[in-house]
Amino acid sequence: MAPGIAACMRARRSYRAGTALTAAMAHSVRVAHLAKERAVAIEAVERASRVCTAVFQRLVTEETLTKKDKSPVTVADFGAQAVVNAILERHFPDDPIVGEEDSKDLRGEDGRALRDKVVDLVNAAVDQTMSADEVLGAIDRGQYAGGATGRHWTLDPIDGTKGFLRGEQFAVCLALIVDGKVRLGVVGCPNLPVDASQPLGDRGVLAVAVEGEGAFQRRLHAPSDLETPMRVSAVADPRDASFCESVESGHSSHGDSAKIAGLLGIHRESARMDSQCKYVAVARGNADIYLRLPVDGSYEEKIWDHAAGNIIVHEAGGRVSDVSGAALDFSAGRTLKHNKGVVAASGGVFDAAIAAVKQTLADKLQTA
Ligand SMILES: Nc1ncnc2c1ncn2[C@@H]1O[C@H](COP(=O)(O)O)[C@@H](O)[C@H]1OP(=O)(O)O
Ligand SMILES: [Mg+2]
Ligand SMILES: [Mg+2]
Ligand SMILES: [Mg+2]
Repeated sequence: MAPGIAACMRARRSYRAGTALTAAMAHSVRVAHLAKERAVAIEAVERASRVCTAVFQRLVTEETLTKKDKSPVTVADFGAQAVVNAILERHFPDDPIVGEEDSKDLRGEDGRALRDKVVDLVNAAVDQTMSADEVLGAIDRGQYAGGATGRHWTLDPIDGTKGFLRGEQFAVCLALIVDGKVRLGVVGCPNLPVDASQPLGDRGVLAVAVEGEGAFQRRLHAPSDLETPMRVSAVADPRDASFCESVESGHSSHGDSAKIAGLLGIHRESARMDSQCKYVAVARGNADIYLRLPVDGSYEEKIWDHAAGNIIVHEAGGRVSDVSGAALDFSAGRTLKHNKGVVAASGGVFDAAIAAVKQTLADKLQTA
């Protein structure tokens, strides 16, 4: 086992031991649920985050190619997916993975230049040497179809590619789904301020949650395994709430969110940022409501864009649903095909937010 993983597991046991000893009725220390999965996921997200940061530091335009859907994808997306999948394969060889990327653009003569860069990048980040075929194979372990039974991981190697390319917010997101429910989520946010009240201070946050155990944040690449609990805000009056939403109005309608703010009496400006860092912002109380309001009615949200953030907000005491108030259904394959949009909020304002979202979308339908 890698030293980082052993240290994470030790820290986990001592955290739980401390909790148990302060509980008057505790007779024994419960073995932490999914302890190995948690430690491996943290290690994988940290290594992938290092890959992303290294690429950003020497980002050159030819390392960006345009996918058919016009979203920018970089050598870092492929490298980070290969690194996470290789680490998962080493520790959990039987677990399938639903990953965003595939190796098509890296194959053949056309893909050679990019492939060489990705292979070098991956070999600098993992302990064993991997051939080009092994790197492509690791990326393509992410082709699993997902579904309602058994366990699988879901990975967004870089969520918020546009934020990454701008040097702003992006996240490496990994979650474990068992029998259609998210049980563990890790979100690495290399550019997120450690303390939101100090936006120019130290950056690099890793948020982690296991079902039933609460949500925690720790420093990304921290020398120690110190974790602090995350809690959503206690705001009870929606007029005092604040939104966070996508930078891209094509991912979430800014016009609709302005109407919802009007209904709720919100006057604070929305915080706009890319990626699942928005879920982390809600989980640690920096924002109260994350809105993702459908723009294109046919778009199906992807499970890797929401699984880790969903459990982190739940475990921090918040609530998450689609725009109709229904729970996100992670059992339907690679997409959230039974849901439209997302609302994540602290418990005190969630119901008011859903009511305002429903009213705004109903009004829009009537005037259409
Ligand atoms: N029409 C759309 N509606 C909502 N999300 C979208 C849409 N198109 C792409 N996305 C996804 O939104 C995510 C980024 O969202 P955010 O705005 O919160 O940073 C990306 O993963 C992106 O997917 P993809 O990676 O396939 O481009
Ligand atoms: Mg993408
Ligand atoms: Mg994404
Ligand atoms: Mg991505």
